[in-house]
Amino acid sequence: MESAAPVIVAIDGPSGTGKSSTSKAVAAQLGLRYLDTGAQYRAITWWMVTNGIDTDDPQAIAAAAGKPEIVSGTDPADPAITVDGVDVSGPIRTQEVTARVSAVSAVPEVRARITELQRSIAAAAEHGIVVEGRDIGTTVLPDADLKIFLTASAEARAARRSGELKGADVNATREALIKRDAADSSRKTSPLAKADDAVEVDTTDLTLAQVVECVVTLVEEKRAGK
Ligand SMILES: Nc1ncnc2c1ncn2[C@@H]1O[C@H](COP(=O)(O)OP(=O)(O)O)[C@@H](O)[C@H]1O
Ligand SMILES: Nc1ccn([C@@H]2O[C@H](COP(=O)(O)OP(=O)(O)O)[C@@H](O)[C@H]2O)c(=O)n1
Repeated sequence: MESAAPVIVAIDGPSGTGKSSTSKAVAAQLGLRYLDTGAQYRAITWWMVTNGIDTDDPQAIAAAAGKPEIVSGTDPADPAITVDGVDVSGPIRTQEVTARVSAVSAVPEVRARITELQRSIAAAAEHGIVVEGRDIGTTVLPDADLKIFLTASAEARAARRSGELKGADVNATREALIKRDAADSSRKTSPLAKADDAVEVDTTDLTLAQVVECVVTLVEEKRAGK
């Protein structure tokens, strides 16, 4: 018999390892909600840039961290995100936001605010949720039922990302990814890290369908109490 208990799945890893695509597909297949926490950090960064806050000044970022109202949709088929009621799903993906997001997300006041938001969204998911990010298994939801840590070679990740950004140079994309990973992994507050009890999946030589199948199987095993 299928269990009705909500299931919480944490999927972490560096950029381009397949977190968003895997999480959305797993959530859709299993009837769970979905939360893209990177989009929330991008949204607060977009607000800082738009409002003229110096993103190289942690004190200025900390002072403004409570101002924007960020609302995340949790439908895996339509993961909306708004800031003060404005749909920012497009603007949060610009190169400018991507280049500044690590500095903004390293500020403890920003992390405290966004982490609280993430926990309340996860707690409200009746049937469960797939939450993807950098510190979900370690900090945000340390009691998650299943923790996955996705990895892939820098070459594979850069090829995937530059495939998305039309005309982007693979080498420049690779360097930018490596720089962002280093910043995210070395910050003091809640860095990008694999939780001790996370299952590591190297996606370099796997198709997206294979990764999804692997994670769905792991969730089903958890639900069956194995
Ligand atoms: N296993 C895979 N093999 C090939 N391409 C993949 C795989 N997983 C994801 N992708 C593609 O790589 C790109 C980045 O994936 P995404 O899910 O956004 O990664 P992340 O959320 O970790 O940054 C997307 O275009 C996606 O379709
Ligand atoms: N849980 C999270 C998720 C993202 N982030 C930050 O947000 C940035 C953007 O995350 P993302 O998931 O949108 O990045 P991509 O994988 O799409 O490149 C990361 O580089 C981190 O700086 C974080 O600090 N903690």
